[in-house]
Amino acid sequence: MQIPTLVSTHDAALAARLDARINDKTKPQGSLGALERLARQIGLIQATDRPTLRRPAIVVCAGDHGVTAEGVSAYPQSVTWQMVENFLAGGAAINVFARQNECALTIVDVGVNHDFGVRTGLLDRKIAHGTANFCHGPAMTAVQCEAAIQAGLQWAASVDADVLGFGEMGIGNTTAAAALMAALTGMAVEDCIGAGTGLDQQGMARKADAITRALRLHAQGSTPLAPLEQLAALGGLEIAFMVGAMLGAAKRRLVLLIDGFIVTSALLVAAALQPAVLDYCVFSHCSDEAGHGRMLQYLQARPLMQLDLRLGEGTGAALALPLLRAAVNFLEQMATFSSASVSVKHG
Ligand SMILES: Cc1cc2ncn([C@H]3O[C@H](COP(=O)(O)O)[C@@H](O)[C@H]3O)c2cc1C
Ligand SMILES: O=C(O)c1cccnc1
Repeated sequence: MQIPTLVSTHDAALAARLDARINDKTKPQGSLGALERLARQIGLIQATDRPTLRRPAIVVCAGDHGVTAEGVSAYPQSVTWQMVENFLAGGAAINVFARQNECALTIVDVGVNHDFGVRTGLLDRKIAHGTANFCHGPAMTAVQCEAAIQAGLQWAASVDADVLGFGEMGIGNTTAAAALMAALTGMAVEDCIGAGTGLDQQGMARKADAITRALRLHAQGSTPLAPLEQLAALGGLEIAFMVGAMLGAAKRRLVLLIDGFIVTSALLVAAALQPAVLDYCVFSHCSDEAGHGRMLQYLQARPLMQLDLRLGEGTGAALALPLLRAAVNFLEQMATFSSASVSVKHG
């Protein structure tokens, strides 16, 4: 499969120009903190010292998971398609926050276990009616996994956006995400799992056990599987689509706005394939899902917010948009020390 080669956004001369512009604004140096880092990063991504954000978009990728048969979610699998209907009707949390932030929203069916027919507002990229139970065999065939990545790559090649937020919907996908995390980072299963939609202690034990069995089933001796093999064995169709869309969007130098635990697990795969993808990522928040903090640490990522969210759908990404806008706006609109006749620092 053709995975795009990504280049780092690093450019010492441009970084120096951005820093000079940021430091010339009428504020003590560094006082806008994370917003200054954000302005600099968005400038480097867009390869300009005058970055803009005019066309925000969020994609919500939906798919079902065979591993739900192991009793790893507090909700039934049917909630996946029912929530897709809710997205189409405009009633989910992501609809509210996307509307509030004037952000375009695309809902993609990559593998929901339901037939929607042709529906306005739903992008049909269905590869299968959900993944297989990874406790018994690979979640996806190599062909399915590749098709989902390809669909993401292709979609991202033409999306009309300058910042692209990622969201997902798929009952059971915190289990797939935790399994991917354990496989790709080598961390203990207990450090990767969380309560998802609200598992009790027994449910958490079932989740840990299902992942432990799957890791054993899919391990090939002492040689670790390649990232794409891990993705096919343990991931999800919506996760594979996000991997493709992240790589495709970074290739076009869009800002990638990362949401919670499941979206970050897709990024783990994308970064294992093309580490430079991380230069393009803004991490909207640290989710309340237990493993997310460790996942972010592994990626050396600094999330913008900690709101105790544990929803997904791209809600954290939507909520972070005002901060991204504030970053480009202060850089564009604030006066400089000379233009506003404000005295500079002593010495
Ligand atoms: C009503 C409802 C709306 C949601 N929106 C996102 N999720 C979130 O919960 C699911 C993952 O949790 P688990 O692995 O425990 O099943 C995903 O669909 C995720 O997007 C939802 C879950 C529910 C129940
Ligand atoms: O962090 C997330 O994205 C998340 C956490 C729990 C359930 N669904 C999503």
